[in-house]
Amino acid sequence: MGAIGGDESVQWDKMNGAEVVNGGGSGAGSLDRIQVLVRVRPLSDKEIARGEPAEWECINDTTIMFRSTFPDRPTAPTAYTFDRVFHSECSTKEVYQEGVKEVALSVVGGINSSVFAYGQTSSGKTYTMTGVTECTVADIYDYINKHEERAFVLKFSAIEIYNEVVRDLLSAENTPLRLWDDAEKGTYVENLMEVILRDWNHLKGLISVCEAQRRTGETFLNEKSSRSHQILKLTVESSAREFLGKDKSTTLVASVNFVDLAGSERASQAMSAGTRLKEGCHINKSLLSLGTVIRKLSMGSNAHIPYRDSKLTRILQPSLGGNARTAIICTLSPATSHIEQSRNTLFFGSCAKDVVTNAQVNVVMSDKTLVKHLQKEVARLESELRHPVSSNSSLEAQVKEKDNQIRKMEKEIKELKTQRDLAQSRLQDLLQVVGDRDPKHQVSGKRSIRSPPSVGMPPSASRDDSSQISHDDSEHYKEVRCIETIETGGNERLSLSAGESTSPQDSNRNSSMRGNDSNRNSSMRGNDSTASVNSRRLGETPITLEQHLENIRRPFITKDLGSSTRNPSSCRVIGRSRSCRSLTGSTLLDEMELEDCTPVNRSLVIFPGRPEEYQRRGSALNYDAGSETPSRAGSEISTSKGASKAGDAEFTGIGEFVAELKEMAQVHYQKQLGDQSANGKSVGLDPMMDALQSPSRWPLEFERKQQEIIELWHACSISLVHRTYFFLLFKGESADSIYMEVELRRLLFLRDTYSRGSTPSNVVVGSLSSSPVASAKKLQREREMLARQMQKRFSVEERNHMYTKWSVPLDSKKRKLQVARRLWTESRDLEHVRESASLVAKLIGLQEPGQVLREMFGLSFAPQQPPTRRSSNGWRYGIPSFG
Ligand SMILES: Nc1ncnc2c1ncn2[C@@H]1O[C@H](COP(=O)(O)OP(=O)(O)OP(=O)(O)O)[C@@H](O)[C@H]1O
Repeated sequence: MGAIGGDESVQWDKMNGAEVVNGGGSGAGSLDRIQVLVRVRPLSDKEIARGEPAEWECINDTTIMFRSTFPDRPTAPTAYTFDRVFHSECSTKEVYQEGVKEVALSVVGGINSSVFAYGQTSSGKTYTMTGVTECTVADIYDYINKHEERAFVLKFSAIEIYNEVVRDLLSAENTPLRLWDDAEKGTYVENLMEVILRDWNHLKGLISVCEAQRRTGETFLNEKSSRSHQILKLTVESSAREFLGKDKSTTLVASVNFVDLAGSERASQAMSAGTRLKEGCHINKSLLSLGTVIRKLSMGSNAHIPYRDSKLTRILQPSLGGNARTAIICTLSPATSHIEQSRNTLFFGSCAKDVVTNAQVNVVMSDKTLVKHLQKEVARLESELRHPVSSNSSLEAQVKEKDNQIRKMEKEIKELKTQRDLAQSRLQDLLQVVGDRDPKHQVSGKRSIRSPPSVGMPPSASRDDSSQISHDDSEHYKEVRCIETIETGGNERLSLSAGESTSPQDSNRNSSMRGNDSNRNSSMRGNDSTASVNSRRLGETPITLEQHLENIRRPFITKDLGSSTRNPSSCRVIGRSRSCRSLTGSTLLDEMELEDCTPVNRSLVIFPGRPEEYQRRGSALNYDAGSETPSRAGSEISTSKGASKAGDAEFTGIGEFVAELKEMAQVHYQKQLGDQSANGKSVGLDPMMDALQSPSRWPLEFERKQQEIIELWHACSISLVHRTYFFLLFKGESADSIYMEVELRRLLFLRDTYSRGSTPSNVVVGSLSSSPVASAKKLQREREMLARQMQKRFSVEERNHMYTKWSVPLDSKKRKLQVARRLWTESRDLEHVRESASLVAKLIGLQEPGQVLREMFGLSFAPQQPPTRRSSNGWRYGIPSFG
């Protein structure tokens, strides 16, 4: 039908008696990216007088490139690509025609639109927006003139936001206006004057009133600098004349916003002082919020978007990721002195490019139609009230539906159980095969202490070939986990594969160390006579959670130092494995080792999987980073060389964490055993088996669990350091499933306990004996501690960067604490979680995440995999960068 300004991109359809429009390019209700345009202005007279060269060049219609003209400061050319870039010779008309028109004119078709200008002061925002507004309005009037079959009403309003105060630019009064939220209208400005336009000249007059009213001031960079954000809003309503006043009448209503933002530069750059400095702070607050909103939207996460942080973002919410088509014009000065600001502007533009909006045609029914519609609705509700039976029947339907759901779930449970049983029987077969084929598993004379095959491994695959040690060597080995001699040339480090003590003495020693646990363990890994039992068991029973945990422990069993380790007086210096050392540096652990060379103590203090009584005594994973216990010092793992001991001593040890996970798993296992004897059922392999046997399902499952765990951490006020360790350690390998499951159960247990208002005093796991209030307090202390670390670890510049990143105003108080209080708070936003983990890791000096920790603690169920770092397939955003 008609076209706008000769442009055929907007087409009209007839629908239901009223006309609706599909905006060119993107249909109504479709997703659409923000159009980002860049405009470089010519060098100003001042810049030319200072002899500043132009550093930016538009190399084609979409790419702008930075080329330093300073030979002494050679910089690699950097190119930025946008939807359209305009060099300094381009006129505003071109900018409008080629970049803005399509978006702005959607308004005549009932689609909201917005055009922004963003850039530092004096970069040409006002210059560009004035021209763009004029061009748009001229085209709108042109369109109206060509479409006499429709009746148009144009309304105009204008506001400025100055120092976070909203003012009506059409009103002579200077009264601040309030913002209100309305379910239908969204955020709106109270008592804002809206003028119905007579014609184009009327509008021109109003725009000049706004110009006169708008706050300007002189800054170092711009003699007539706009000090406020200005939003001009033009609302276009249209209805088909033939239906005017009739029932069928529908109206298209949409608005176009012309937004001229205040300068985006830092206050210092504009050399502001006094009033200008105060303005700068407010301007920056609004722009900081705008930047944060754009950044979060650009990530596409369904995280909370902080629109409410500033008046600007509240008002512009529909234009930012909402029901509007949006174009942003980034304005640049090409001068050398503005390079940094120009880069910032382009960075903002780059983020904005990824923001998706969802513009829809806004059709409004006539009052009569609306009244009819409402009358029908009232009649329906009245009839429901008169015939309650029908509502009963809807309840019945709901009950039926629930019943069906329950039946479906029961069926699923049944299927899952069948799958589990199948998996168990397959595993039994596998183990049987291993027992039959491998003579080392046939116990006679020389006994193999090689570990049973790991779950999911082929029968022939051993955990580690070096773990096969003949019985003859047994006198020389004992359970000293993750310990090796320092600089022994590697020959002395012979890993045992299981927790066996191969001499009766050692067996006894271990038994006594293990307390209650020892009976079960010694029967599985004790002397020759029990080895046959062990071997037979492996062939006859499915691998249980407990056995699986045993498998985890195996890599830590290393060759002891022969008689020297059994004789404290002839103690040799013992260190950790290289991976251990790389993490711990010369810190608490080293001191421990030098001070206390008794092997039993060393193995107990340092490593996971140690006897329960010791775990409980020295349990650091009590979600209490603030409190310190003497026993804990020995189990801390400080994480970077040169890390302050005082600071590091406050952090939870990962060894403790793993130990406690295992402890929890033991509890779980025993519970299962109890269930088994009560129900006569076999002990299942739990989700571990699911993950290991159905790796294709694990990634999805992992994501689900990961989210659940993160939310539970939040709900239970779990230590941030613990969360960070966990986040970095478990990244989605199927082998992680056991830890994820244990963590999940532990958290669910904790949450349930909290919700019942009781403390889990009768529970073995020491860390759970806390109350919600105590946990919250501890968390608070931990945040304070992290805030102190920011002072210690970061330079002023790094801290400022951090404040900006965490949206903490640079001029506010207690900034470090503000950042610390924001850490790990948005549990649904994985990007936020990743950033939080990254920052906490830096604060505690953790330099090598993930793999090193995993290797150190042997947290892998897949020993045949090379120890290369995984790609980020787990915690969705991968490992945070550490710097
Ligand atoms: N593309 C252009 N061509 C010619 N002159 C321009 C262009 N862009 C801007 N100017 C001139 O540069 C000066 C600063 O422009 P303008 O006031 O629009 O900047 P601004 O970004 O709105 O600054 P502020 O944020 O301080 O209000 C003005 O004198 C304007 O006429």
